[in-house]
Amino acid sequence: MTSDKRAPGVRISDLSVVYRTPAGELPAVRGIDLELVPGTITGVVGESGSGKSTLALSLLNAVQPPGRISAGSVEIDGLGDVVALGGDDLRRARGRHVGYVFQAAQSSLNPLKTVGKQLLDLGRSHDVEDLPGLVKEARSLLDRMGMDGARVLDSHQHELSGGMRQRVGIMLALVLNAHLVVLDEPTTALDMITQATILRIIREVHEERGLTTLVITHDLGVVAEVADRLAVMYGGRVVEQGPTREVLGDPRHPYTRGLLQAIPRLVGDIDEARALPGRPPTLGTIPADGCVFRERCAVRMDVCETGEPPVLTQGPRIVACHAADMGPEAVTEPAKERQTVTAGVGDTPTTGEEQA
Ligand SMILES: Nc1ncnc2c1ncn2[C@@H]1O[C@H](COP(=O)(O)OP(=O)(O)OP(=O)(O)O)[C@@H](O)[C@H]1O
Repeated sequence: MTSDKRAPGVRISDLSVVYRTPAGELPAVRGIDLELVPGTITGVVGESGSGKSTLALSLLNAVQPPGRISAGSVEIDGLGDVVALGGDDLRRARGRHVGYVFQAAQSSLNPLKTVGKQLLDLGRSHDVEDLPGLVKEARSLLDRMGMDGARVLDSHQHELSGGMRQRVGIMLALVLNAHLVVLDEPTTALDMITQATILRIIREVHEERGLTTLVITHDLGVVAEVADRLAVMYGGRVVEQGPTREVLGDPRHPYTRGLLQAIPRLVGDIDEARALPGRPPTLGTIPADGCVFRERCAVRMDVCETGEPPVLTQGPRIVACHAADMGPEAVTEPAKERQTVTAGVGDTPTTGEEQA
């Protein structure tokens, strides 16, 4: 973590984003509260379709039709609520204040122009007066990331490997000197060694430049490697968040537990790896009421069908789960097993199953 004062804080409050579909407007992201602490790297992790990219786009008020931010605010220090920004203010904010590496960094470069030409386009669109200075900065960032900067600037996309394109994407996000940087799947499709190199670079540049960084990924290994704090998304909701080490070391939401148990290299023994049963919901199948995770939950109770999970603040951690409200065993053992174990214990909280 850095104490650099330029790193902005970000407060996402009660954010909801809907997409228009034949079945009406459906929420892809709902009621999200998340704070990006200045100078930290926050990881957002979740399966495909959980709403990660939609959340990331909201940070730039860049959700495109048929989507729209339907509620909430995104307060960025020095910028205000970006949800309320429009036109030129918004254009200036993107790039200058918020650097963004798109999920498809592999293909977001223009195949017809050299990287250097695209860099100049970026500079002009942000009214950069010192274009030679911008090129110098880009070159030194690329050199910094272990490449021959001058040569990369002279190259077209097809002349660069996947790992090099990812680094070019990171350079483009940093070169305008933004202090809030959003990286959407920065290491997808890279081999393990290149992935490790890129994560190390992200961490180093983050610290050197004093950034606030958001990393979006489906890979818990990536957040374990790079993030100070972690938010776990499922079905458009943040179900658990807190310091990465604490969340991964002692997961309190059944979904986080399931994700961890599905990864052999994090739990150690390959025999113990158990894939989460079922599939994540799509926009049309996310339950409108109750817990969005209940269909796949090992500790599901009756109350999860209809009751909005309580959002519990436990020290630096936040978890949204009915079972987590009932103590640690409730998240690890199915309600029926708990019933037999806890039968006769007077002060045991009543579960939904027991009421039934
Ligand atoms: N343009 C769109 N029109 C309709 N639905 C969309 C659109 N973009 C995203 N969605 C839906 O919104 C939900 C969230 O998508 P989003 O891309 O934010 O998830 P994600 O977690 O980033 O997944 P992935 O890692 O696969 O990109 C998904 O159900 C997706 O199908």
